[in-house]
Amino acid sequence: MDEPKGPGISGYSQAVQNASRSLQHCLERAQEVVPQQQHQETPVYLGATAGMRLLSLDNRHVAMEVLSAVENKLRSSPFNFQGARIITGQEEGAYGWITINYLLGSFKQSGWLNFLPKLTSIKETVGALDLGGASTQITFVPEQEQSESQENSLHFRLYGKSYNVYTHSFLCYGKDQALRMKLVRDLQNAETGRLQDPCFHTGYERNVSIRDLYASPCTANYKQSLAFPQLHVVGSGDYQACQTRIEELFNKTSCPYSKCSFNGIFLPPLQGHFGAFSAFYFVMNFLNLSAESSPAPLNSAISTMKNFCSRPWSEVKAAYPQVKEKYLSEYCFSGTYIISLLKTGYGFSLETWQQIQFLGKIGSSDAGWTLGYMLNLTNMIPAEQSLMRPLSHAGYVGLMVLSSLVLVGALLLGWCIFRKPRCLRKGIV
Ligand SMILES: Nc1ncnc2c1ncn2[C@@H]1O[C@H](COP(=O)(O)OP(=O)(O)OP(=O)(O)O)[C@@H](O)[C@H]1O
Repeated sequence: MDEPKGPGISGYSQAVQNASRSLQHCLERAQEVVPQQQHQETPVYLGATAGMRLLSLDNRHVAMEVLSAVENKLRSSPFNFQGARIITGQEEGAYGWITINYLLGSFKQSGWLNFLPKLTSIKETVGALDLGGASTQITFVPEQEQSESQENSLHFRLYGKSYNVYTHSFLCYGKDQALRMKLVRDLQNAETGRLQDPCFHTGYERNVSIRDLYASPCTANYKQSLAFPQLHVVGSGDYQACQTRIEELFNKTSCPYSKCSFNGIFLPPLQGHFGAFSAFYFVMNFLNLSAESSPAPLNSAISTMKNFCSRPWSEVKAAYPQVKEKYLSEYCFSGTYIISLLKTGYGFSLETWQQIQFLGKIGSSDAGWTLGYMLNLTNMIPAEQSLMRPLSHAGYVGLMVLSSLVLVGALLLGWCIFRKPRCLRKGIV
């Protein structure tokens, strides 16, 4: 883990250097994958998400510095750089929804079925659940077309069909920021710098800098002066207790709409199937709860978590020597957080949980917002469905046979008229 740097500009120079280094790595990889003669014509777009939205809230100047460092790097690459920007939470939700529905073929099929209204098996779009480190998004087409909250409502016209989409991005509810928020809440009642934490395995210990903990807009409001500079976290591995602490992050006390998720945010009744990706998938896949053919029911997901959280750290570490320690030590927290967010936060029930599919890839493409962003910027999804669809093989053969028959008929007719006037007299026509 990087040492905390605080919000000072000099403190962020390390972050700029790190961003620059990972970008260099990405560019080198892209140059290997894209054939050299296509480098110049290959457009490159950069979209930054919630981590940068938070940095921008904390220190806009530094966020702009990071973006411009990234821009300079991309401009000097052999690719056709088109610009870098921080995308909004709403865009992140929308592009994730576009990506998975594009890859699943939901848009084209429903557009095509517009011309065949008698077919009843119209494939609906799939909702998108995205969990990042700093934010989480929920996006789907609700049953009710009219939305109670305009700021959560988007309208798309894709392949000739209109979609009224609900979306919300919860800043600070990505898994890394959620863990920070939980720790600062736990700290409020702490008298010493030692914190017993049920979301970590027994035998696990971690030191967290108090300064680092508060150096985020997600936790800044809870800032208090403490006598100790470090928090010493000691795991106690208890799913139930961990869940109780996590659920305090979801404020369900007031709702100005007919229905809310949490923190007074409108949420229409959940509708249809959902694809859950990014950290939803990374975590559930590690826990063997993401099987694509039959995702584990909510009750078995809870028992898996109870069992996993109660395992001593030494045993977990020995069982998964290949997994990064940062991820491994946090799977108990992350899995419990995912169940709480979906169940308590969004209101998935035992039944609707079964409608969630945890997705890493669809075909060979990553499920995530990036493909949707690129499809949008390159205008690759038309608003209108082309009325002339390419013919299927059977249609093509049928059309050829029909035109041959018409041609033969016309020749016969011509032959009758010009060469055999008796045909006409006998009424062959
Ligand atoms: N194998 C893994 N196991 C557990 N966590 C992982 C794994 N790989 C990545 N992560 C974490 O999952 C989270 C999601 O990563 P992702 O890159 O999708 O989102 P992000 O860029 O942090 O999103 P945002 O900025 O919108 O919150 C990050 O916290 C990342 O560290």
